Amino acid sequence: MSALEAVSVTKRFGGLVALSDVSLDLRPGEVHGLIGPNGSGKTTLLNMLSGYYRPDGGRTSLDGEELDALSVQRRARLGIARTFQKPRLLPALSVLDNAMLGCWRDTRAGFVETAFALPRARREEKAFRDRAIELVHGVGLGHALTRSAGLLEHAEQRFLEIARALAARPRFLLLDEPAGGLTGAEIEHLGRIVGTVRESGIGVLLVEHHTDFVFRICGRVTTLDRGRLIKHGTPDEVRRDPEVVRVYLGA
Ligand SMILES: Nc1ncnc2c1ncn2[C@@H]1O[C@H](COP(=O)(O)OP(=O)(O)OP(=O)(O)O)[C@@H](O)[C@H]1O
Repeated sequence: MSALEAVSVTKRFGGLVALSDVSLDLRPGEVHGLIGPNGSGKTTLLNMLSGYYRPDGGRTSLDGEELDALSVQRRARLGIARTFQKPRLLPALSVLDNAMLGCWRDTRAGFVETAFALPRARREEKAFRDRAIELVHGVGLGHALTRSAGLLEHAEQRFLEIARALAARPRFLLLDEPAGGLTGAEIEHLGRIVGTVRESGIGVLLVEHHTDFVFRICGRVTTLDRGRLIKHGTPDEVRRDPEVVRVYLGA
């Protein structure tokens, strides 16, 4: 089956078990929420799927093929893109140039072709620029194409990170708390972007504390607590689960 999967993964940091026997599959064209209290292992799982950490037990796979030996860059080439809890942009570069950085996976021209601006390098550059412009407009930043990324508002930086991730033409997009620090209106905008991404067939993993947002836009939700999977199901099933209410939604 076509999916990005973590199968019974365990991750330890010294004596701390950050993840214990956790499984999750992300399918094309779905938005899959990953929720749970602080420190429950959500980012660790995202880091494992994107290749920043290797599992101590279990495995990660793409379309059934094991990924564990592959670097972050190799996984990116296979179509796994991500954003970070704190946006990681190059502040001195323009919005457009930041978005174009996401296109590196499609670079074919060698450094000599690029240095001498030979035809293939010029054609590539134009195609990447066009793609990046379209994506920057798509996330609502068309007015800021030439602005330095460092001058953007917080929410705009988050949207630009999504545009850059999409510039890599991913099959799966892993978002780490994209609604963090956003206003209600900005979260609505984020929801529209995520909806459009899903409709294009990309599978989206949404690590998020804004549970209303998660339950509204996700088809399935997985809940972690202290490194263990406590509930997986539809938003309604998860929202009503007594254990999820007790450890997370409670108060
Ligand atoms: N590189 C690391 N080294 C040591 N401990 C780590 C490391 N990364 C995560 N941890 C620990 O693993 C546990 C899970 O952390 P993780 O960041 O995955 O949780 P989270 O659910 O994403 O939390 P939050 O909602 O606060 O972002 C925490 O106890 C954290 O301190």
